[in-house]
Amino acid sequence: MQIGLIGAGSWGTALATVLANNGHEVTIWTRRQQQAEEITSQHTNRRYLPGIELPSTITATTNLQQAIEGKAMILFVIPSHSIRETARQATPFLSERMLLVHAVKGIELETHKRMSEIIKEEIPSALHNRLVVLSGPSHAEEVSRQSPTTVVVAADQIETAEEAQDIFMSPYFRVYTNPDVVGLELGGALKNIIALGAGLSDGLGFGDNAKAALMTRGLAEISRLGVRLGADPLTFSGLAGVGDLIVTCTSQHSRNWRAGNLLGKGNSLQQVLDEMGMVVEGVKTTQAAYELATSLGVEMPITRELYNVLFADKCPRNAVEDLMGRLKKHEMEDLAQN
Ligand SMILES: NC(=O)C1=CN([C@@H]2O[C@H](COP(=O)(O)OP(=O)(O)OC[C@H]3O[C@@H](n4cnc5c(N)ncnc54)[C@H](O)[C@@H]3O)[C@@H](O)[C@H]2O)C=CC1
Ligand SMILES: O=C(CO)COP(=O)(O)O
Repeated sequence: MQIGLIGAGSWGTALATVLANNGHEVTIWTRRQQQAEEITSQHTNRRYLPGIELPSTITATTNLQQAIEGKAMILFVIPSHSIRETARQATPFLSERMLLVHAVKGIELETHKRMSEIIKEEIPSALHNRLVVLSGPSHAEEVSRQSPTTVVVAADQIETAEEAQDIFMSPYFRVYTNPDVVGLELGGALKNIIALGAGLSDGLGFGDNAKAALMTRGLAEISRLGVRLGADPLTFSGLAGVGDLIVTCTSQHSRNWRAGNLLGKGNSLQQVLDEMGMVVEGVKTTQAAYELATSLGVEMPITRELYNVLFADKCPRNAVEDLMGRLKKHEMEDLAQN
């Protein structure tokens, strides 16, 4: 199968290796000519996946039309803030036969919309039921080394998700289907907030107890907002919920954890973002989720405190004190509200 892949960052390139190893021909679109030449001729993408040799069936182009036209599947893997603009630019080259997949984890800051909502606003309506979301615990660095990984795909019609399952599934890349598009997208986006918090906690020198608390109570508030927005609560017990939360809060590969860690060690947000050089989705998602939760009256105390640390200059230790000092609660009553 011929596949067009929009985005030559770490996750796009890692997914390209999965698809190429499954026998597909992948054309990656990138904005940078030098990177396109490196991928096509040297079979590397050193800035984003150092030390990985790419299959020779992966090529790259800066021509969006060339990356899309005539392909059976188009895969979007770019930062969430650029999905609307990129989907709009891609639209003239899409055709009704194509399968569209996105693997982007974020919420649009200006509208608080999920990625599939945005893509649907930009593409022709005939393609709406061809759109699939791919999410789950999957760091690019490990996938590109063929380390066993499990992900989930969801679509409005389960048959569409099953098409994507067949294309991606491999001996080291196991793909589940799930009908819950809303839950998959929110699980993937909101866990990045908690991973920033986990990194911050580690950076402040707190221990595993604090991180376990953040992850568990983080999952409670992810579910609370998710269910309020129409997700199935069970999805958050799955790979795209607790699975992705675990890997992002504990892995050395997580950019969100690393960014939080640098913040906890006293760096400013701008210093951290300059140092990362890759997208840290959790920063914008913290703002979007905070605004969304506030407008809907959904309680998200960890998200609120992170918002205050990131955007209102609150000292992280005061944020922790305020989290710990909240009113007493019954755990079961609290969880039953979700
Ligand atoms: N890296 C990972 O392990 C995983 C990442 N993701 C998600 O995949 C998405 C992409 O992340 P990564 O590939 O890791 O990011 P990255 O920072 O490694 O690469 C982003 C790529 O998008 C390009 N880009 C940036 N702004 C753009 C714009 N305005 N228009 C077009 N292209 C633009 C960059 O040049 C770069 O090629 C994010 O939503 C992330 O949360 C999901 C699962 C795993
Ligand atoms: O979503 C991811 C792993 O599943 C990647 O997380 P980071 O963006 O924090 O690296």
